[in-house]
Amino acid sequence: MSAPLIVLVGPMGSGKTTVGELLAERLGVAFRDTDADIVAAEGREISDIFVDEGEARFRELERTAVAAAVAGHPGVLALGGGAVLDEGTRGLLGGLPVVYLSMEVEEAVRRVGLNQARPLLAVNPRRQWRELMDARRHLYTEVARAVVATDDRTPAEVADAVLDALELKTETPGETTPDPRQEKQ
Ligand SMILES: Nc1ncnc2c1ncn2[C@@H]1O[C@H](COP(=O)(O)OP(=O)(O)O)[C@@H](O)[C@H]1O
Ligand SMILES: O=C(O)C1=C[C@@H](OP(=O)(O)O)[C@@H](O)[C@H](O)C1
Ligand SMILES: [Mg+2]
Repeated sequence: MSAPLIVLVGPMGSGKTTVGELLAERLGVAFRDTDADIVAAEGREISDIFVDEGEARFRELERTAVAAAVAGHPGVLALGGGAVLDEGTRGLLGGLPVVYLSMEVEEAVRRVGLNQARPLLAVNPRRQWRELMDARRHLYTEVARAVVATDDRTPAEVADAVLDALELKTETPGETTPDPRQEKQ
């Protein structure tokens, strides 16, 4: 099995899931999200896993999910925002086309502030988000081949920027790639 074509990392709300789905559609490949894989495997919501067994156990489940996906998913893969915290998970990302979707705090609070489905932002989203980014920013940068800013961009615009950053092309049906010899004439 081949490795993913694109792996998206970045903080909660940066659009990994939304943009990942769009990218998969554009490229005509499958989409996979490790959060969804964990929920399916455990039969429980992420917030319940955090409450029942704690964040450390969630990171173990996440490492297992990332290992399975990088080994057997030749499509677009979105990780959870905290996946990069785990050294073993970071090790699984070496050599892959990883893109860091970045954004500023005000945009993050607008998108996912006080969201109960994301237990790490449930109380004071602005302060918690800043603390998370202080601990994680360098890890996103470390694993990523490219950084794409998402502020003031629609998900479709972010998807375009990801394809540009990785120099991946999509073919619109009916559209043909111009012959470079003709362009020169
Ligand atoms: N570029 C964007 N502009 C505006 N809203 C966005 C953008 N990307 C994602 N969103 C919204 O932000 C929320 C979180 O998006 P999601 O894809 O779940 O992020 P992540 O998977 O990175 O946590 C969703 O409500 C989604 O519709
Ligand atoms: O940043 C984090 O630690 C988390 C991000 C979430 O995924 P998204 O980034 O897709 O929201 C999810 O994995 C869990 O709530 C923990
Ligand atoms: Mg997500």
